Amino acid sequence: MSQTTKRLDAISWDEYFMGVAMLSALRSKDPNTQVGACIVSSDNKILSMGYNGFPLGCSDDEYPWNREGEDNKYFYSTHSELNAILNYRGGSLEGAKIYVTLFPCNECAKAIIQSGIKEIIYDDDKYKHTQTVIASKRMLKSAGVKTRRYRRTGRNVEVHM
Ligand SMILES: Nc1nc(=O)n([C@H]2C[C@H](O)[C@@H](COP(=O)(O)O)O2)cc1CO
Ligand SMILES: [Zn+2]
Repeated sequence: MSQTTKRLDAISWDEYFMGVAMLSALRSKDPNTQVGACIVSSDNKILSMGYNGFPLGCSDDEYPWNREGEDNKYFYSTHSELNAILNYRGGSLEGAKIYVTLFPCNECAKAIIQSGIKEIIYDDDKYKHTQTVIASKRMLKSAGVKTRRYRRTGRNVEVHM
């Protein structure tokens, strides 16, 4: 007989959106750090996604992925948060939230603030001691953008592809 009451173990909104950000990060070709972002409206609709990579037309096979040296990836890679903002073609992001697997840098913080995003939900904060993240947090605080760390639930989600 089929069950007549609702499932109780559906994933939560936070698990859903951070899950989408984590899945997006899997698209990144960066050998060292893969970051994913998912922008969500105030009524929980996904508006955009992004991951870190080189701009359109700049081949992953031709541009450098090394971190050091005169020519390196930092000149070319677009951060996941900026990609998610730029990927959105629907109009305003005023009042939206962004789920991101790594705390945004100062440059992305500027774009987040100026686009009208009002809340950041982040997972990792491995660069918290760097000046870019310290500057980022300073601006976000001044601009009234809320930040909260994603609380990991320990749930394992398996997807067979
Ligand atoms: N919030 C972020 N979003 C991002 O998309 N990134 C990207 C830029 C690089 O491609 C990579 C960082 O490389 P690494 O310095 O850990 O080898 O992650 C980095 C940060 C850190 O602030
Ligand atoms: Zn950034």
